[in-house]
Amino acid sequence: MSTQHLVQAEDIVLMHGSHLALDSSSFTLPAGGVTAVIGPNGSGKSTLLQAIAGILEPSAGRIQVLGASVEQMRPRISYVMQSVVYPVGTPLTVRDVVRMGRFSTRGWFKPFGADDRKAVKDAMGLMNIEDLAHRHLEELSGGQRQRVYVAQGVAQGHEILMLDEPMTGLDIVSKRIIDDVVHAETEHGHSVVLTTHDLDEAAAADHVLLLNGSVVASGPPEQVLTREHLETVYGLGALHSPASALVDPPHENC
Ligand SMILES: Nc1ncnc2c1ncn2[C@@H]1O[C@H](COP(=O)(O)OP(=O)(O)OP(=O)(O)O)[C@@H](O)[C@H]1O
Repeated sequence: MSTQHLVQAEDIVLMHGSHLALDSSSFTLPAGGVTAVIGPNGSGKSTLLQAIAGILEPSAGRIQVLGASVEQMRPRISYVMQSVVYPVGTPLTVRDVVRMGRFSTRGWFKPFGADDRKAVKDAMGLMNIEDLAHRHLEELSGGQRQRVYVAQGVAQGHEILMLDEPMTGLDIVSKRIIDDVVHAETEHGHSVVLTTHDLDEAAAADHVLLLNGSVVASGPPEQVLTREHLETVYGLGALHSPASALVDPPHENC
């Protein structure tokens, strides 16, 4: 019996206009658990998430999500961007922003039901932002705002949660909260794909995809986070990383 992949990409090329963001790449990501997408700045991580979420169409190649086309799967994916831009002066409260997540689930024109109110309340509880419910988004710190965006993604209740750098710039408490939420999602059988610059976070994932303008490696952390791969992608600086994640390739004679 063949395993169903969360993502199956065949020779995909991703462009922003005439700018090549990800050169021809083929890889699979497993369904369930956490996949960490890593790589240097500009290596194509956010672009790849956009393609999986159906926001950016590949210029070549094919992406399938859970065996279906991206268009078919788009309503089943929650996607939380690195930074969300709302027009300056938009008087959105934290609760409004989290509620907006439900529109993608139930459509824009149906009135809110009890299930929507529960999803919003639960997501705000999980992200520990109930106290901020009536604050305006623009009054919040960067870390507080980040928690609101993740709550919006969780409120959607979809089986695939994609988070672009959810931990960047967060204090240890906020990181812990997001980490707990990510693992709660996987316990419900959902799949989480997140981008990160933290090799320790990547080492804690179930699967790692290493990018550098194309896919360099894809597999379990111990196969991807090797000195060889990291030196190739990051240069010698990787050796001075405090990450406990670095793995030496096995010696042939031991
Ligand atoms: N809207 C855009 N228009 C043109 N080029 C873009 C656009 N967005 C990204 N790029 C380019 O595509 C490449 C990949 O960018 P991407 O944002 O996917 O990288 P990243 O790995 O997520 O980087 P970071 O770690 O800095 O967030 C980069 O060279 C970037 O300059």
